[in-house]
Amino acid sequence: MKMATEIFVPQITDICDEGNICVEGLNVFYGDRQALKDINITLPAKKITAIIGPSGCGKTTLLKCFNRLIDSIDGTKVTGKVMLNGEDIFDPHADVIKIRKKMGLLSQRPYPLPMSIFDNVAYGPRIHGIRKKSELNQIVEYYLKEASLWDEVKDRLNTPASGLSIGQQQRLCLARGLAVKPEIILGDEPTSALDPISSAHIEQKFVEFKNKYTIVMVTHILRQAIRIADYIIFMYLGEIIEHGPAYQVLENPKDKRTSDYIKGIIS
Ligand SMILES: Nc1ncnc2c1ncn2[C@@H]1O[C@H](COP(=O)(O)OP(=O)(O)OP(=O)(O)O)[C@@H](O)[C@H]1O
Repeated sequence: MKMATEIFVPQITDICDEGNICVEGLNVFYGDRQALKDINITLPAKKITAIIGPSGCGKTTLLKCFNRLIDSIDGTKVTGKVMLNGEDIFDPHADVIKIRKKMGLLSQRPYPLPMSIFDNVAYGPRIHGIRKKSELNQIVEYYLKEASLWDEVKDRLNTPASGLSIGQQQRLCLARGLAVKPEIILGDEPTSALDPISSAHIEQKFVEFKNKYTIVMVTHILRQAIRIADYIIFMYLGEIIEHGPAYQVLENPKDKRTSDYIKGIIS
């Protein structure tokens, strides 16, 4: 189907020119407990960066800083900067809604909204003022196709999203996230609850998307990192121990803690 208006199709020019996420001296505390310690790193635009490391090392905390979901946890304190396109997203004057609009999030478990498949995808565009049914129809079709879900749901768009399988729900959440035209896709172990075929769908989508979006993904699945990541960050006890091109970190780690983790000694 040909799109009547180009505006809803993510064009390269829609996406930020620089797009790198630059983390400078970032510290996060949950109460007295420090979860991130002086994180300094640049995550490259339009690449897949995988964050790996043992349980509790701070991967999800780092991800939650990027969309400022960290703000919603009581008792947290954040110091340092996360720069995106010249703006510090932790600046007290930063527009949190605008920041979150730039970030699509895929969680471990899909959380479709309690509404129809159609309305899930139309939700964001409606909030941004799109009301015309014909326009919404095009948007919903476009993004369901982007998420490789259209063929499976086109005949039941008005049925509840809860009726989809978990793997389909995750792709629906992907379509919903894409429909607000993010610059960055954050994945917090986005395939951990999925069967192998559904996982492969998401991985394949991430690889296809990386020319359009900056993708940052927490994963415990080293094989997944090997398959799809361009860059890898290895964290341990709240610090970044090592980062770099995936092949370098995985095949030739410089730090013993990284190699022990890769060999399965630290888990
Ligand atoms: N809401 C919270 N309140 C207090 N401490 C927290 C909270 N969330 C996380 N932490 C602590 O912060 C540290 C980092 O947690 P985080 O969830 O970022 O680790 P992770 O590497 O993502 O772990 P996992 O791989 O198990 O998901 C851990 O010690 C954790 O117990």
